[in-house]
Amino acid sequence: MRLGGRLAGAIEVLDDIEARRRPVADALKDWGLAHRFAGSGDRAAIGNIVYDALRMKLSHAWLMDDDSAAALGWAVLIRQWGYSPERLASEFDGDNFAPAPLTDAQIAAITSRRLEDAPLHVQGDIPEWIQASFETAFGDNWIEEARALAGRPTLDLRVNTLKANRDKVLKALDRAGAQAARIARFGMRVAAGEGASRLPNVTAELSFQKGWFEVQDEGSQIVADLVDAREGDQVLDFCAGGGGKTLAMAAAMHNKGQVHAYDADRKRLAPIIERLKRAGTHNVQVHDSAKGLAAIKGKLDHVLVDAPCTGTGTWRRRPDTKWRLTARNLQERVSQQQEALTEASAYVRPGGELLYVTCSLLPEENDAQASAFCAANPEFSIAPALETWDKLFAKDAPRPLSQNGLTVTLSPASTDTDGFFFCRMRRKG
Ligand SMILES: C[S@@+](CC[C@H](N)C(=O)[O-])C[C@H]1O[C@@H](n2cnc3c(N)ncnc32)[C@H](O)[C@@H]1O
Repeated sequence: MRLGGRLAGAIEVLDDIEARRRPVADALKDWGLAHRFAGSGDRAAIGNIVYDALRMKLSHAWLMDDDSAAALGWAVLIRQWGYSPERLASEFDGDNFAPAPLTDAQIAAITSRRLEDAPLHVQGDIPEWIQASFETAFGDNWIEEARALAGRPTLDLRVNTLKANRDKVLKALDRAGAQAARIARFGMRVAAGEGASRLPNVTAELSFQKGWFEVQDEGSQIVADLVDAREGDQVLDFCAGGGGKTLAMAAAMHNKGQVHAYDADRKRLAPIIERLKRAGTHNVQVHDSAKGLAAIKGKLDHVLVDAPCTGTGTWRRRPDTKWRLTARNLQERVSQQQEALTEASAYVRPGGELLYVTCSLLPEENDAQASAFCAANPEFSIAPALETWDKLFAKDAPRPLSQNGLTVTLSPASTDTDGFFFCRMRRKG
């Protein structure tokens, strides 16, 4: 397919997402099934246009003075992929599969409108109702933080130190272009790429099958590291999901001590068994029922609550969720977080720690949630997480945002990772 056909395909997918309010991955998959002649390069290019369009949906629509799927698709090629309207017109000339040309009104808009004149939430490409939360979280810097969430994400990997070291894996992944990460001690990164370029399929590599590394955002690796679990410790990962942080903590503990992995949702927990096997992890007990945790109540050194959240910190990877999020979703998540924190806190031993993590950047889910928990449970108090950061990570590495050195917030703009919040709450001895 030529670029014209790819743009037309992306416009169809964007129309489908809008009309049927469906997840982007489902819409792309269906398009691929209905257009079997499209090769993997075509599908990747169409996916890139669709994701880029969704990341910057509001600013594209504003600059085109048109929020149709076609206008968004054209805006991606002009604003993000570096084509001029003239070059696209000559490239699409005689291409029967290209979409209808830009209208005079669209050309006039894209060449004359300036983003500085747009409303602030449009400049930041976030829903208007979230603006106040971003202002609270980031002060004057909120537009820069919001814009960084509209960029393309990198592909991040974590070396499984139970089976390999970073040099060995970097060598094995030479052709994927992986480099050592800037912050995470065992992290590696493949750059995001531009235009139609594809990220390598690293899970097809033999070194992945052998369990030498995991795919995990650098931010997720960092918060698992900040738990600071040591050899011999007793740990509970209370919202373990597919086990991303369980695996990282088990490796940091050199397979010694015990990590109990629990999740209220059995389906989410299921992939952990295969992942633990591949990683060669021997110090994890998986629990699919809270009953199995009765014997460890009040006994654990570290209890991690990687809480269900709005996922605002992962908008680069899942930009469709940015536009689907509602104030009601946020309220529901806040209640679930309170519940999970209260339930999980019962497993912390006197003198032990409750670690609260979200992949959100909204203060309602982060600092406000941690403060409210400590106010209602005075046997817990917030301990400085920035001290652990300084102990673990290089001095010249990017630094996170922090409220008085106590809690830590990672974000694409500050740490060049997904957005994460980390808070350490210590129980009185
Ligand atoms: C952010 S995800 C966890 C991701 C996982 N830790 C990882 O690193 O891959 C949040 C998880 O919390 C679980 N969850 C929500 N409420 C819970 C509760 N009250 N008790 C235990 N798990 C809960 C959800 O099923 C979901 O899998």
